[in-house]
Amino acid sequence: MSADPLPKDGSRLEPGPEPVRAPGPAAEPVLRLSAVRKTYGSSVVLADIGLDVPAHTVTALIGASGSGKSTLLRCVNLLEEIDDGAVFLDGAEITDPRTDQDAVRRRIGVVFQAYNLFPHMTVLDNITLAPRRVHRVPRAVAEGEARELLARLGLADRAGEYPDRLSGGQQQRVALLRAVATKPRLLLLDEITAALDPELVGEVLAVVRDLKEQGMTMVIATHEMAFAREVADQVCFLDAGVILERGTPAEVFGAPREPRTQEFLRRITEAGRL
Ligand SMILES: Nc1ncnc2c1ncn2[C@@H]1O[C@H](COP(=O)(O)OP(=O)(O)OP(=O)(O)O)[C@@H](O)[C@H]1O
Repeated sequence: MSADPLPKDGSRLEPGPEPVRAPGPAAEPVLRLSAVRKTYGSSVVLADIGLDVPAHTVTALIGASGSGKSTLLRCVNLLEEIDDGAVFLDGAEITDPRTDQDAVRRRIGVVFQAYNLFPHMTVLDNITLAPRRVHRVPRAVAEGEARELLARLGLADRAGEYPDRLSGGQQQRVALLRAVATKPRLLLLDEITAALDPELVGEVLAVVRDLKEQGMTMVIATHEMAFAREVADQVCFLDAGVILERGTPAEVFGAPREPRTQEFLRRITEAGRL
């Protein structure tokens, strides 16, 4: 199998030589949120969110339950309509009403807490459905790529199984493969280990680690603080719909500035989760 089945620019094209970059402004982020505001009725769930996610980096969203992490991801994937502000993917505003939302969603992979595999389809069919139907990849090519991905996770022998024959950890790993099979530009992971027995969490996080090594750009909402600390390039602490603090893991976990971040991390540490 190839060493790197996921092209780092998210395209299906053979990678060309690295472009020579003139010194100058930093490269455009894959994802940019600008002054995003989201309300449900009278309650403000996201307020003035600004965020840049550079290519090939991992951004972890941390914060208490209800702080707005999932809502932020849903706004990026256009599952929620924002009230104000803008979201940009590769510099193009995707919250513009004229945007082809299906085209945007084809470029963004999402995995939720519940694996949501199609129960009536085999593992192989779950993974190849979107590449074949949405991206028009020939069946033989899609299946070849899916088998490579499965082999990489030690799941080659499960290709013909139905989801209910797999453990929760295996189902979630298949869900991750299904999301990356379309070679998305951006991958959003929403509490992907929350429904798993503790002994199955590690195998799923190992896949995320592997995707990071391959250069996948990811935004992860997580309560797995130790994992966020290890894998993230940028950590954002959300508090009541505001990014109260952001920085490298060393900054946010090692020397949090804001009292509310300190308090949150103290509780997490006391609970033995950091
Ligand atoms: N469809 C909805 N209608 C009304 N309120 C909602 C809706 N979805 C979320 N909320 C509210 O928005 C706030 C943020 O919720 P969200 O799920 O984004 O938080 P979270 O940080 O992801 O929480 P958790 O860690 O528990 O998943 C909460 O107060 C929640 O009750």
